Amino acid sequence: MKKISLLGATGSVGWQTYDILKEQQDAFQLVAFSAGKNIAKTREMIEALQPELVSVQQEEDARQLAKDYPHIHFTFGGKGLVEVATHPDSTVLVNAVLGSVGLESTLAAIRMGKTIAIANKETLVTAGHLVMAEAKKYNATILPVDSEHSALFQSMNGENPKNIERLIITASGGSFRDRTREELKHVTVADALNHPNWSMGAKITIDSATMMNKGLEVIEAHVLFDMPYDQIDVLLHRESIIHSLVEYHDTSVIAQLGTPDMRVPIQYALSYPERMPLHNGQRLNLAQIGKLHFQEMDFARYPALRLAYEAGRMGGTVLTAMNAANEAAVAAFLQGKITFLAIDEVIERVMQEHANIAVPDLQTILHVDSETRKIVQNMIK
Ligand SMILES: NC(=O)C1=CN([C@@H]2O[C@H](COP(=O)(O)OP(=O)(O)OC[C@H]3O[C@@H](n4cnc5c(N)ncnc54)[C@H](OP(=O)(O)O)[C@@H]3O)[C@@H](O)[C@H]2O)C=CC1
Ligand SMILES: CC(=O)[C@@H](O)[C@H](O)COP(=O)(O)O
Ligand SMILES: [Mn+2]
Repeated sequence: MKKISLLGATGSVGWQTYDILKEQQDAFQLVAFSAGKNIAKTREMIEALQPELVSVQQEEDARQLAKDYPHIHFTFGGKGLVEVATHPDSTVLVNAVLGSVGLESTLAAIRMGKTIAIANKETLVTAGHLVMAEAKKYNATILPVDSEHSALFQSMNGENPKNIERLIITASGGSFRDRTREELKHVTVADALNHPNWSMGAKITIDSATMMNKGLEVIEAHVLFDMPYDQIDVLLHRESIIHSLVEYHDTSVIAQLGTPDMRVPIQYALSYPERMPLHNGQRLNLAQIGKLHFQEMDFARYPALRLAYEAGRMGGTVLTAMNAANEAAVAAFLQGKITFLAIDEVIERVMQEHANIAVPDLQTILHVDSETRKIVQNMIK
């Protein structure tokens, strides 16, 4: 029986993790989880899985829940995320929280030598060097949950990393893949949230439309697999059936395929190195699909991807600045404060004005993150 802590339980990845945990109660036990502000889902998960510890974003919610469930310990805020991540009984942390707010709790769990199943890519982008160095020091295992990185991980299984020629990350193209940049001037939030293949949280769906999601994923692949940026490519693939590919020196290409269902990489990270049947999983029928499509990436159409490669190659605090600017700009777009095209503009301006620090420590990263959010607020006033 693996004992699990879960961050971001009420979100898209978190709720699909809950689905797996409910179905596989002989294999997994949820001991602690964190939610944000969705108290209805928090209550449902408490009642179904009876964890020992629950954290919510706001103190008032924690106080109310403690009255209703006196046998459970409730906590809140940033310290609550750390308490959930470091619960002494859990051996695996699933980090499905949104944004760089997940960084400190991830580091805390790593320092306990836990296995981290990580969906929270912003943590790897903002402080990848710290996360990987601490994982090595404390003998913690980092397992990818992001579908492309799970595909890369599975396609490298048993291979010597020295034989890898390049990683090829597939991209659906997002909600606006059939529109020119000119046609994006007046798109609405509802248009942008209409992803063609995946049902995901709002922020990542917007990232997918700007192609910043792929930019974050290129950096995530660099961090997780220690691969130079020149050996990481992005390939447009409309159907999201091939989740990513690894090319080897001998020209062989190994890929992982499947119907687009995030429960597959989540469950694989939970059951690793074993595999388990997926409850209600939809099998891939290639004959029925008939054709798969591929197209070269157009960096002029998707400047956010160019910016992410630039930040990745530069390294240092520009990664934190880029990530924080993106988080703040996407939030502003979702609130109707800026246009869709302004997201890229905000990120580019922040990066141009950023004074880079090459190898930042945690305090520096946290400082740059919060300062960048203030800079973006002033920019969009
Ligand atoms: N969705 C997907 O299919 C995929 C997502 N990812 C990555 O996984 C992560 C989560 O994405 P997704 O599930 O879509 O996001 P959602 O927005 O659906 O969920 C985010 C979760 O984090 C919680 N949360 C948000 N802000 C805070 C905060 N300040 N403090 C505490 N909790 C907070 C939310 O709580 P609440 O809702 O209760 O307020 C919710 O539980 C992201 O990094 C994303 O890039 C990667 C691959 C695929
Ligand atoms: C499911 C998942 O991992 C997402 O990151 C997904 O890849 C988004 O799709 P695109 O960014 O390719 O549109
Ligand atoms: Mn992905």
